[in-house]
Amino acid sequence: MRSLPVVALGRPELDLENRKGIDKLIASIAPSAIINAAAYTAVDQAESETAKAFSVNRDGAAVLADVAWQMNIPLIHHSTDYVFDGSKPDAYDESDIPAPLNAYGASKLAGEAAVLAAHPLATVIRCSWLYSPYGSNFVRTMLRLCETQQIVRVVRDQHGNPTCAFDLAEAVLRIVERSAMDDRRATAGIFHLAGQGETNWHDFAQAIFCERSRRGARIPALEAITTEEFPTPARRPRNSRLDSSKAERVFGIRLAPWRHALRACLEQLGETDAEGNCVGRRQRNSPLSDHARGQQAVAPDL
Ligand SMILES: NC(=O)C1=CN([C@@H]2O[C@H](COP(=O)(O)OP(=O)(O)OC[C@H]3O[C@@H](n4cnc5c(N)ncnc54)[C@H](OP(=O)(O)O)[C@@H]3O)[C@@H](O)[C@H]2O)C=CC1
Ligand SMILES: Cc1cn([C@H]2C[C@H](O)[C@@H](COP(=O)(O)OP(=O)(O)O[C@H]3O[C@@H](C)C(=O)[C@@H](O)[C@H]3O)O2)c(=O)[nH]c1=O
Repeated sequence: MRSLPVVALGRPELDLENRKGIDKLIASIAPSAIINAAAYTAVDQAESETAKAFSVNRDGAAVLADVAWQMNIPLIHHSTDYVFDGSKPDAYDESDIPAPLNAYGASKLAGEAAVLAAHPLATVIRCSWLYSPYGSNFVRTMLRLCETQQIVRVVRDQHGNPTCAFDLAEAVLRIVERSAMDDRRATAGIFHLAGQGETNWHDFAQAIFCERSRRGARIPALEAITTEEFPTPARRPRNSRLDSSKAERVFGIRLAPWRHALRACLEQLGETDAEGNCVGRRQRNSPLSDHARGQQAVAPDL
């Protein structure tokens, strides 16, 4: 893939809750495409900060979509597997009816609708169980618990597809290229895109621990528990597996099997400093450095 110049915007210069001036900021950059990876993602906290979750995930996303539409800029918007209630026995495809169990999922679902209403040619990517060497995510939580706990208890009755943020970022840049070249109606709408293969949170934790132990580091005991044994403010779907075959059909994109991606991520993590800043080779050469930090990335020159 060729390298794309990326402008990463985030707070305070672009605040999805302080929406005045977003149009001028985007106009000053004049990007060829906008990727909105900004969101309120604190799943449990969203139960008590629901208005804020909707303000960022629905209203802020809609304003960005409106600006992009007014300026005729392709938009890739990120959404989540948590729009589903988990009652389907199989993987969810794009024709399945969402029914979120929690406020975060509801705010993201409302965001999808608001984005597509404001920008009918937007591409909405529903992903799941994202992790990377950065920020707050399940992989980093498990590695932190390895340092401090003798025993870690993790739910085994919630199923999904772990997705490495690097893989997703590369796929999104391919989609950006396609939406700049193709009939944009073909790339508009909702697409599921997640790591290949399925697991549950317990087995995901086990795989993380195995990778750590392979490197000779200490690991705690791991206990499988039920959702009821790990009460949280937000309900989570028992099944949020995503069927990514539409993205494969339309874009020719298939993400790596989740175990392979996890190993690559943990190798990368070994190359980060104490603050989680990446000093590894892949990151230094990557065109995705700012995007991978989870901010809105704007690619000005396709
Ligand atoms: N994490 C996951 O497992 C999954 C995430 N997704 C979706 O993928 C996208 C990226 O998620 P992820 O990288 O995990 O999220 P993070 O929470 O790691 O990052 C979200 C980013 O959004 C920024 N942000 C939050 N509020 C605002 C605001 N008001 N204005 C501007 N920027 C803001 C944050 O900025 P700051 O650093 O200033 O707080 C942060 O940089 C989101 O749309 C999320 O819903 C989908 C499926 C799974
Ligand atoms: C830390 C921990 C979590 N769990 C459970 C709680 C929960 O059911 C599951 C995952 O916990 P987390 O809070 O890390 O993950 P969670 O915030 O639910 O992750 C979600 O984030 C949002 C943004 C998404 O869009 C989703 O795709 C999904 O990745 O693991 C344990 O059983 N034991 C533990 O020690």
